[in-house]
Amino acid sequence: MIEYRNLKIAILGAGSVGAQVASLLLEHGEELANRVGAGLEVVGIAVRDLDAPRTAEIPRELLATDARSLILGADIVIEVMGGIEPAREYLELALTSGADVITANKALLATHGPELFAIAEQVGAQLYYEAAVGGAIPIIRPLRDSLAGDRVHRILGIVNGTTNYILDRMDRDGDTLEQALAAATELGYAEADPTADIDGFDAAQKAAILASLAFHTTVAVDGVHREGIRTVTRDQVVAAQRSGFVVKLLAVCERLVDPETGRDGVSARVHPALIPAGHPLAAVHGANNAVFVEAEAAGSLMFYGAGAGGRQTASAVLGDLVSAARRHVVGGPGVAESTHADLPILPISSVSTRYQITLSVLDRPGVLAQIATLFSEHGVSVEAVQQSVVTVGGGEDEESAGATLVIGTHRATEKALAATVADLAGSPVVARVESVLRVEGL
Ligand SMILES: NC(=O)C1=CN([C@@H]2O[C@H](COP(=O)(O)OP(=O)(O)OC[C@H]3O[C@@H](n4cnc5c(N)ncnc54)[C@H](OP(=O)(O)O)[C@@H]3O)[C@@H](O)[C@H]2O)C=CC1
Ligand SMILES: N[C@@H](CC=O)C(=O)O
Repeated sequence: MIEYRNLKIAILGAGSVGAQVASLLLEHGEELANRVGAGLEVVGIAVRDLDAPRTAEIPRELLATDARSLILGADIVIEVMGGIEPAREYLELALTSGADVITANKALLATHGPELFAIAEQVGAQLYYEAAVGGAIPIIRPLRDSLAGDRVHRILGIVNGTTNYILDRMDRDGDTLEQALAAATELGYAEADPTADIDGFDAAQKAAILASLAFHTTVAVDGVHREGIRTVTRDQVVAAQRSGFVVKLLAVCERLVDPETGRDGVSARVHPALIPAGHPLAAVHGANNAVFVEAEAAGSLMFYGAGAGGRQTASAVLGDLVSAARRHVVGGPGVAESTHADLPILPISSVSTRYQITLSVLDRPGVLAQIATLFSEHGVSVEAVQQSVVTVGGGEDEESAGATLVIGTHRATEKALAATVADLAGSPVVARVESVLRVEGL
């Protein structure tokens, strides 16, 4: 056996991810040491409760409650405890004490990323975060390194496993949102408080990280337009199927020209969207994630795999550990965040896309023409209309009560669409605007 010097590794957290990181590191220590050229010695694992149950066997003597002492004695700190504080404070302590840091904490990066990267740069330390987006999927390194010579135009991502699992159950098993959420919770995909998943907070944090990397700028989570899946109904999913679409919670990050100022900017948004059934993202089932990248020279690329799960996410954390440890052994420039483009974050009103609008209308002559006029008054071009007549009564007394219109538009701005929908809602021939969904991937 080759004798190496040891690098000291502190792990903060032994939950779903941390316990798997520790167990894989202890199990494969010798193999990883050979890959790195140094031993990887786990000096301790910080937890709150020494007696809490663990998902993997961890030697009891490695568990500790004094995170600060572990950090101060480490060459590399792995943060897998989650939350903002004290994780932020611990990472700052680790970086300023000269340790490299690996984190899976998208909530922390989406809110305090810029200040942590600035500290890392100041002290010459490294901050790695492959696990923060897409669990096991390699997406951070491809965006930061492999595509660094290209221009990314757009990213369409399914970046939340829980909501993808829920929408997939509604689509393929006929579940309601409530039934599918109960199943996701049972399987351990959803957070204890599923608001972060259902209302799109988790996906918005990931969108902020992806947009910052892809467009070499800083996108804070507050700059991401966010709508969750709480209002998606089984009826909408069935109607989408009939029109050849699937409903997905998408993170869309785009480089755009601001229609108001003519200047370049960036937009990041998270919302339910219709995807054509033949698009590669439509085939992402269960709790899987996928990130579809459109770049100028590379064309379209898709990164796909397990977006959550302790062991899967541990794979990405350990990949970062090997990179960080190699740099300790062989030196080198490390990685740097590039935010030179400094692009403005555009509001949702600047975005343009296609839409599908479902209306309940009165079944009267001339209704279609009145509605078409309303669209054209706002410069929104209608691509297709499907109509189904709803009747009441039966037999000879059967009378026509109304109709459902499903209207697909060509590309229009959010501003024009919002004005159209407001007028539709106030129109005497429209009984109700049933739903408005954006259509992506066409
Ligand atoms: N789970 C997943 O599939 C994925 C998770 N992530 C990210 O990874 C991180 C960890 O997630 P996960 O493993 O699911 O979280 P868990 O809630 O399962 O585990 C958190 C761990 O951190 C410990 N901890 C929390 N606060 C403190 C504290 N103040 N001091 C010391 N220890 C503390 C807990 O200790 P104790 O056990 O004693 O309570 C626990 O061991 C999060 O940032 C999450 O967003 C990223 C991708 C996927
Ligand atoms: N709750 C998250 C876990 C991983 O980030 C998800 O469902 O994707």
